[in-house]
Amino acid sequence: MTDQITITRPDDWHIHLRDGQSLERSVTDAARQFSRAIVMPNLVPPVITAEDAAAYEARIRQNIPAGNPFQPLMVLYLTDNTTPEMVEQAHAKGVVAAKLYPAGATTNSDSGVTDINATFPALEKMAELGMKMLIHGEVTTNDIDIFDREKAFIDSILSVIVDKFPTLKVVLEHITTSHAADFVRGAREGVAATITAHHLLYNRNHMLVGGIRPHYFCLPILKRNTHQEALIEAAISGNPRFFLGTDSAPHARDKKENACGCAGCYTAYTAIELYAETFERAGALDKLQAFASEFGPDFYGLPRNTDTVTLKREPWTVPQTLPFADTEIVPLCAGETLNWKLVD
Ligand SMILES: NC(=O)N[C@@H](CC(=O)O)C(=O)O
Ligand SMILES: [Zn+2]
Ligand SMILES: [Zn+2]
Repeated sequence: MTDQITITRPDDWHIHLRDGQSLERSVTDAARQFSRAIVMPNLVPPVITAEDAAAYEARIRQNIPAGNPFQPLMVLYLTDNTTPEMVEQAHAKGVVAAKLYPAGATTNSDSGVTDINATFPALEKMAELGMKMLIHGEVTTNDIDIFDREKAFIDSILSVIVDKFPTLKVVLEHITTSHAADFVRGAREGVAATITAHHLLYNRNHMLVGGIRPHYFCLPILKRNTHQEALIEAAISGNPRFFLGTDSAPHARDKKENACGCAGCYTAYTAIELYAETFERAGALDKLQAFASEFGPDFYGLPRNTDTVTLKREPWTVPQTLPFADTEIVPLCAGETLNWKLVD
């Protein structure tokens, strides 16, 4: 049995760091394990312009522990009013991607896109500049069941975008279904997906059997076990279209343990350990490095990291809560024992 693994330092290709006082916790946790992170722009108000992104990046940088080379990669939030000029300005300032949130699909998506056609001039410009398009892939119409929203989005919107902009690099974020894995596997070149640790570890039974567990509630929502199995298969397949994106999303404990609880799981504190856990269970620890540290930078056209992280087989218990701004947060797997521990 392997008792220690050393891999190229991973990057997180989808994380929520939030803002203000939240940054101390979220940035410290991310920077402890990841070298770079694609920082989601769904603040209130969202990151809509190049100036917003630059100002947000500066606030993040103030919270990076001294001497840590962590690099936030900034993302623009697409709205119905994002112009090609705004895309151009953001690209010139080093913004690497723009994010499509269908309006109302998830946390802080109220300013998101209401009409996909409105984004086409911006998408055209992104394709030209090599800026990536990141997508929360769910439709939002009330007649579509929440468990079917990812598939409906792929069929009605994603397939259209991918065909209409053949050179646009597209990431379908936090995939949750076999449909999504199949679509990405079979799509044209330049289409990829991120997979979270929680969608690899859990299915909807974990969230709903024996009581409702709000800390497993995220969007897109956990699906049935056959979908979980399809995601594990994709993650360990060695197919470079699938790579790590935690979607770690901090919500204060009282916002999760609530009659109308927020969507999002906090995994930044334990992220690489959770992925190691999943890969080991699937008998594929040898595939972790490529998924966590190689396929992401390759897709983004960035160099792979040159330093490493080491994980030891050393059972440890995840704390019940973590301090978070002036309140607390419940990390995923709180109170549970994990087998792998990141060596600091
Ligand atoms: N995943 C979630 O359930 N929540 C995310 C938003 C998102 O990534 O959809 C958040 O910002 O809290
Ligand atoms: Zn999302
Ligand atoms: Zn997210």
